[in-house]
Amino acid sequence: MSKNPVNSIVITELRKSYERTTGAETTYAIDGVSFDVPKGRFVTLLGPSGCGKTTTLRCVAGLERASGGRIEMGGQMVFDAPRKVHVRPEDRPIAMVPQSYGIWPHMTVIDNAAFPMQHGRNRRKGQDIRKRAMGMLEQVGLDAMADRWATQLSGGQQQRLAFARALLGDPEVLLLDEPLSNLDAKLRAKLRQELRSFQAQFGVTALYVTHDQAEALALSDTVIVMNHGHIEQIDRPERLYDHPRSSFVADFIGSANLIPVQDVSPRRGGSGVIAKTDVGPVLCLRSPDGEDHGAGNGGFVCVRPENVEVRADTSDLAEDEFLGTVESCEFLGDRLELVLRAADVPLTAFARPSLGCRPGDEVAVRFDPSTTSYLPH
Ligand SMILES: Nc1ncnc2c1ncn2[C@@H]1O[C@H](COP(=O)(O)OP(=O)(O)OP(=O)(O)O)[C@@H](O)[C@H]1O
Repeated sequence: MSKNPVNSIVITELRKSYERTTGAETTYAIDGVSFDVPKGRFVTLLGPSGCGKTTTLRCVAGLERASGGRIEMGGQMVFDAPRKVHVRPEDRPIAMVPQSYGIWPHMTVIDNAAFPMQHGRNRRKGQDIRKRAMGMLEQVGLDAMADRWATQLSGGQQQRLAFARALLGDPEVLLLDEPLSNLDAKLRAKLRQELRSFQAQFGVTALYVTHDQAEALALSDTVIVMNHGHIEQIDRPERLYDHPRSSFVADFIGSANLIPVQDVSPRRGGSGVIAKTDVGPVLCLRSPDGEDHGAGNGGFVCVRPENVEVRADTSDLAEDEFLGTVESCEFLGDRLELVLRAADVPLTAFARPSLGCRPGDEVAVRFDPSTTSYLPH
C-alpha cells in the first residue's frame, strides 16, 4: 500500500448500525460518511447529540467495528469492510483523549506521562523515558507536580496531563472526544487556547468531537457538521458561518433568520436571485455553493441578525425596505438585540444602542443583499 503523504486519515463511505431494526429497516448511527483529515490539521466533528460524532471517532479509533466503508490512516488501511480488514485499536497510530481524561489514578503524574513510552506502539528504553516525560510536563506546566498522585491534580491539570501523555505516544493522529466538557466555562476557554497552541506547536493531526459550536469554530482548521448520521457540510469555520449550505447548518452555527420562500427566480440583468417571501421580494446575492440557483420553489432566505438593518424613521421607505414591529429590545452593552415581527415573520436583529426603540414601535427593516443567501433546502 502506498503511503499517503497529504492525509493522516481518509474515511470512505463509513456506516455503522447498532443492530437495531425498525420494522424491516436497519437504523444507521452513521450512514455513508466520507472525509479526509489532512496532516497537521485540526479537524472537528460537530453536531447535536446523537448525530453520530462519537460513533465516527470510535470507528476511527477501532473501538467500534464499522458495518461498511474504509478507513485509511497514515497510508495504511486500518479498516476495510469488503476485505474484512480491522486493525486493533492498539495497533493503530492514534492516541485518544477522552472526556473523562483517562488518567490512571494509582500512578504519579510522571508515571502517567511515561506510560505510552513503556507500553505503547512506540516503546523506548531507560533514562530517555523520564527525560522526555519531564520535558513534556514542563511544556504543559506540570513539571513541579511530577511526583504527585494524578488524583491530586485539578480538572484542568488532569486534562493537560492527558494531552501530554497522548503526545508522548508519538501518534499520527490525536483523537479527542469532548475533552473540555467537564471543565467550568472560564477554564474551558483557557484550555481551548492551550490545546490549539500545543497542537500547532507539535504539528500533530487532531480529530476532535464536540457539540459546542463556539469551541469548534475557535479551534478548527476544518469543521465537519453532522446531522442524523450524515455530513451536512465540510468547511473552514468562516465559510460555515458566512456560507451555510443548509438551513440546518445556518441554524446550528451562530444564530440565523430563516425566512420561508414561496418561489425564487433569477435576478434580471445581474447575479443573484429574487426570493418571494411574506416580507416581500428579497434579493439574495450570496449563494451557499457559489452558484446561481435558477427558478424554484421552497427553501429559505438566510440572514444573520447582524445583517438585518433597522431604522427608526419609517416615513420614507426605500424599495428594498419593509415595516417591522419591535416585540422586544434588550440592551447588551455593545448592541441592542431586537426581536421584530414583519408580516407575521419573526426576525432577530442586532442594532446600535443609539437606535433608541421600545416594544411596540414600528421600524424600517432591510436585509443587506450581499450577506443574504437563498438556501434551496
Ligand atoms: N452502543 C450503542 N448501541 C445502540 N445504539 C447506539 C450505541 N451507541 C450509540 N448509539 C446510537 O447511535 C446514534 C449516534 O450516537 P453517537 O454517540 O455517535 O452520537 P453523538 O453525536 O456522539 O452524540 P453525543 O453528543 O450525545 O455523544 C444515537 O442514535 C445513539 O443512540
